[in-house]
Amino acid sequence: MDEAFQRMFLQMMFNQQPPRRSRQEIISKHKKALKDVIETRNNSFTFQTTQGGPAIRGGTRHSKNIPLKPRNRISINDMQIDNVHTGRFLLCRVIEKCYKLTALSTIVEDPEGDVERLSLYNWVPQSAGLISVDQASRYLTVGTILIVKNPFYKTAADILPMIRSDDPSEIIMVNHNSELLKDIRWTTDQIQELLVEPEEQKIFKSEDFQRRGNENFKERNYKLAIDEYSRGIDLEPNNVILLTNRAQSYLRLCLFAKALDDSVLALEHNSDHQKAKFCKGKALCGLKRYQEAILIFQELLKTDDALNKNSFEEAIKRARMLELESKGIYDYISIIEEFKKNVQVQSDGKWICPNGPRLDHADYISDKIEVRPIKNKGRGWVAKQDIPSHSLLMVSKAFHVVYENEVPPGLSFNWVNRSINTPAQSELITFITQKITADPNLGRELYKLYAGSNYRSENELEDQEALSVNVDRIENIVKYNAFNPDDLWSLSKKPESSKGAGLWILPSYFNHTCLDFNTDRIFWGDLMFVRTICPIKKGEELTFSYVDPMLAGEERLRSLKSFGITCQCRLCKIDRAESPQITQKWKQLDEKFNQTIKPRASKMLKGSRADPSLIHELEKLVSDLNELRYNNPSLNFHFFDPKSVLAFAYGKNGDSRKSLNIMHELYDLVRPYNLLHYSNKCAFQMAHRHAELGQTKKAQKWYNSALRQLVEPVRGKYKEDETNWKEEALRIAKILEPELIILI
Ligand SMILES: C[S@@+](CC[C@H](N)C(=O)[O-])C[C@H]1O[C@@H](n2cnc3c(N)ncnc32)[C@H](O)[C@@H]1O
Repeated sequence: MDEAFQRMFLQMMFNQQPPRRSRQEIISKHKKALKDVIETRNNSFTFQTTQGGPAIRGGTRHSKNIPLKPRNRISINDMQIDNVHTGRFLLCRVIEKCYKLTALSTIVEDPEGDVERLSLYNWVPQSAGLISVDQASRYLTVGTILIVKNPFYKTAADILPMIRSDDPSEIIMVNHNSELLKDIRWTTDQIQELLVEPEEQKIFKSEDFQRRGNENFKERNYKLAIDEYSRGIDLEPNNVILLTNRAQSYLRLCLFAKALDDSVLALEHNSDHQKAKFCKGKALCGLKRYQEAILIFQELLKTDDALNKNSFEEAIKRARMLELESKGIYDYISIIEEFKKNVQVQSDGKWICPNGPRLDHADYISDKIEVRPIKNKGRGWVAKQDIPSHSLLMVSKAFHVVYENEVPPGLSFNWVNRSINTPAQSELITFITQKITADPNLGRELYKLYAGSNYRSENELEDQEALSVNVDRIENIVKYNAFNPDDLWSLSKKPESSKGAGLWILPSYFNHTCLDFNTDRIFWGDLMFVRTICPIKKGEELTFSYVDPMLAGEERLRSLKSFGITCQCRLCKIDRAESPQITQKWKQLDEKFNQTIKPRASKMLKGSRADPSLIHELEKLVSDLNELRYNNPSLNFHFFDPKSVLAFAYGKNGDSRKSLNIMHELYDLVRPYNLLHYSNKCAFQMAHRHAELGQTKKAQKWYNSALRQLVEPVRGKYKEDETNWKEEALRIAKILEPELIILI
């Protein structure tokens, strides 16, 4: 540490460059790091920094089509510290085993015999966990020859130099018999202590790559499997098995266009290959070409393959269902049931279903809306015509989603944005980077999303930009567009609010407002359903709230700031103008409720009666809270939690009437703002209290209203004359909120 500190001091004071280290020094430090990693694998907290230094700013860095000509090659010795060598490439080979902390780190040498450490970010997702040195070394085996495009030679956190790459598409693995290496002589080949292990040099046959690909496929490591099959395909481009296996791996990663390319190629070489045909059908389904897919599955059904008959029939059924869904026709009950089953987690935190709550259903977009420019907000969704309340606007499947239980704890710091990414966000960035690397065409839609003020929001990007992997842009897109997949509006919220992160492309064009929003979003696993919640006029902008409107003013404003939003809604204007004394008081009362009253209240919920002193404290708190919104009583809905606890406490002690009054008051506060999540809870409580008071008709009225408010945001509005609505609503409600339904 002292040594690192000294170096940092010298560098800061005298702008001294980190010293070039000898080959031996670099290798022995790496070996020590390997040893440390092996010994400390039980330390699971990670802290990573991303996008250090000037590497990423501006678009100039992305000269992807660097001609691999000798004049563009740069040697390690010629690299300048803290410089991105744009338009150049480093030819090097891996000479040491890899380890992975946040990046994949190894040592490379160039033909001149100079060595340096190489850190590859976004190669291995954190969910791969604390992988061993042997596992890490499978990504880059010793002896692998690499091209690193636009190498960034930088001072690392330990103030020593390293070559860093954030973008997997800038690394090319070169086959040993490549033309490119024809005139290259490796200086160290003449030296006795050759570092390349013979075992690694041996593997050049396509069968070896097939075997290694299959092993990775079995372990669900599809990215590695694809890399291995690709190296085999480089050697044997017509190998149908390799092509089909790679197609299958692409399917697992939802890279449907790539899967289609491979299966079509495989079928060109062997037009009867069943597995290739099946992959082609699945890929077509993923690309929403359902009729073509159905024809393929029907053709397969005609063959006498009794073993796979069921799979073919199932595939036809599924393709038909997806086709209906793409027209906006969904079987909500079966989707919710599927979700409920898949979302279960085992004691070790892993999903019961290997895919977790990621559901295989089709996207839908209403033709009544379009993206238009919106004053002071960039772009946003607008109604092209009048739209009734509770209409389905879109169903969007996540581009990618990472759930909280899938990543180890940790943080990552973005030096350019000066912001902290949560573990799920960092993981999302890595996965998206990998997806775009594997299929650059996916960038066309993704890169149109808002990426902060450094990037222009364009509806069409030049191919050069659209098809490149720009990790900084991806990171910014995640910053401004990521959703928490189980945020406030998920009716099936887990008990503790979770911190996942996901990207949904089309819903990312909805702008925010804290109050008076006119749409609502609901997540079923990785599917987001967006509906109108009131009648919409032609030309009206469609919005939802990015944050929980119930959050206290200061916290809400801070959260919106992270999106770069100064919200102009009524609530924000009032909160921004609030005096520091009121803000302080609010904070104190909030703390009091959360720290001293809430724990006692949750005990009360389990017990038979509420402690009178608790009721007294709650009454005092509620009266103090009401004071805070003295000038704007209609915005008192913020204090929903303490008020509903008080209502519940009255109810526990048999004071149904007092309880009912508070619930009515709360209902009247939340209903005008379409805070459905809260209003349906009030309505159920009111039904319950009226029933206690023997007011059967009123109880029934509130019960029906609560049912509708719970279920209609999910499945759409029931028609006036729909007589059996209640039967279906109850079925859905029992899956959604079993505790509430039992009450009545
Ligand atoms: C998820 S994007 C929404 C779509 C974005 N307007 C676009 O053009 O792509 C989020 C960004 O939109 C802008 N935005 C959203 N709601 C806004 C609001 N109420 N006021 C101002 N800007 C807003 C902010 O720049 C924010 O970072």
